[in-house]
Amino acid sequence: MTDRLPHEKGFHVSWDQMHRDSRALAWRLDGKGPGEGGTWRAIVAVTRGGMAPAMIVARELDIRIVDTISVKSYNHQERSEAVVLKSPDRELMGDGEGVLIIDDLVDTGKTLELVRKLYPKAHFATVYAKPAGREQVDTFITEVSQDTWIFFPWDMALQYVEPFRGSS
Ligand SMILES: O=P(O)(O)OC[C@H]1O[C@H](OP(=O)(O)OP(=O)(O)O)[C@H](O)[C@@H]1O
Ligand SMILES: Nc1nc2[nH]cnc2c(=O)[nH]1
Ligand SMILES: [Mg+2]
Repeated sequence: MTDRLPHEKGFHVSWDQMHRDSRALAWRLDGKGPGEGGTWRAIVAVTRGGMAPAMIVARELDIRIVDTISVKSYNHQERSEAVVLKSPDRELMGDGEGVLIIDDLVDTGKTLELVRKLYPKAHFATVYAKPAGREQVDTFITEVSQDTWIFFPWDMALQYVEPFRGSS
């Protein structure tokens, strides 16, 4: 099944903003894990978009064990059924207790819904969240409206724009 999504607005995130928001996410998660002193056992990044914030959170919280889960659900702005292409280490994961699962954003929530079924005790965190997926995420930083498409720095490039008043 493939839906066409109406995105009226664009929310453009720079590398600097991504870094700041990912750090804010790390600080919010600090001390909230089930381990001694509120620590987390490991981080799992939802590839590919979750890898950048996961790296920043791992650095801030001094977490050295980082794995990935690959879930494919979009081709550009068109959504299709979510499928797991690669799973994290089975022994590491268990039911997910003490593991932070990090993604760049939650939109419809379908990606995290699938991951949550696999690891029900994990803690789910994203940098950005849209209302339809908010219930799937335990911790996030910034909410944007459902009709907004978030553009990440790795999807963009600096380019020339014409001056507002063209030269005569
Ligand atoms: O809440 P949902 O509606 O499921 O959408 C959110 C997911 O969509 C994007 O990933 P995408 O599948 O485009 O892959 P990518 O991370 O490799 O770009 C984004 O990085 C989230 O993982
Ligand atoms: N880059 C990007 N990927 C998405 N996947 C689902 N929603 C979005 C979005 O708003 N931006
Ligand atoms: Mg993704």
